[in-house]
Amino acid sequence: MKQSLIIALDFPDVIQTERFLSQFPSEKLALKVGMELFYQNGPSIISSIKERGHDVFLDLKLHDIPNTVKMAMAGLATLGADMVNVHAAGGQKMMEAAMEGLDKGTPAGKERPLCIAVTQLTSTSEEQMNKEQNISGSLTDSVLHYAKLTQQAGLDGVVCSTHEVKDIHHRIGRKFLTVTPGIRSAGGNVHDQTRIATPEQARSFGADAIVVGRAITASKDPLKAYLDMKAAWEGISC
Ligand SMILES: O=C(O)c1cc(=O)[nH]c(=O)n1[C@@H]1O[C@H](COP(=O)(O)O)[C@@H](O)[C@H]1O
Repeated sequence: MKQSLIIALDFPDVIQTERFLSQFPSEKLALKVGMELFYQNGPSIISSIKERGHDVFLDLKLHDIPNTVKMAMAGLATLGADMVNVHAAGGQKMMEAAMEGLDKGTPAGKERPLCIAVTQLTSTSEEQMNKEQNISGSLTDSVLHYAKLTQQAGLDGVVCSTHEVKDIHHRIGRKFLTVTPGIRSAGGNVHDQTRIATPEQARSFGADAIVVGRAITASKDPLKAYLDMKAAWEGISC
């Protein structure tokens, strides 16, 4: 999943997902299954995507007491996803419990899925964070605080916006993964996101992976939108 453009499969059902994927005949893809698709279709969606040879980021953003997260992760570890996530706001003990659950649940001979933590959602602005979460100071400081906590808990990296990537790599190291949603082409519809960036900016800031949903899935020509985004991300001029 490293250095990937991860497509967010935010669809309600398997039929729409299959229709979308049928437009990518020979590409091996990195795909994100989130709450919308998983909650309405169940765990079999993961194996059916894996059977097609794609990588899967299972994005359920676990956030609960440590024991519940541990047991849930032990179950998720059996599904074959390549990466899963939690909310860093659940705390260091919760994140350690997530790792314990993943280690416990990963079948013998298989690799443990990567585990990353959401810092501040890319839809959150600094003003909103200050007012609604009652966290004072800058949004970057909050993201860095959560990133440090995530590292201390032994996770593989974080979900953040591209704007915090340089600081995270500087403070924590280049090997700590930064997975960045909120990606839009220049002038594209921002929707509900706040901390957005283009794929070119994500590359220049050193993001390890980008997550792209509606800029591809809601496009009239998803394959073209994907290829254009991928070229911009990889720094290839079309
Ligand atoms: O964990 C995530 O993937 C995530 C974290 C975050 O801070 N912001 C964020 O947008 N996401 C996910 O990334 C995707 C972004 O979708 P678009 O805004 O359509 O590109 C959605 O599936 C979100 O659930």
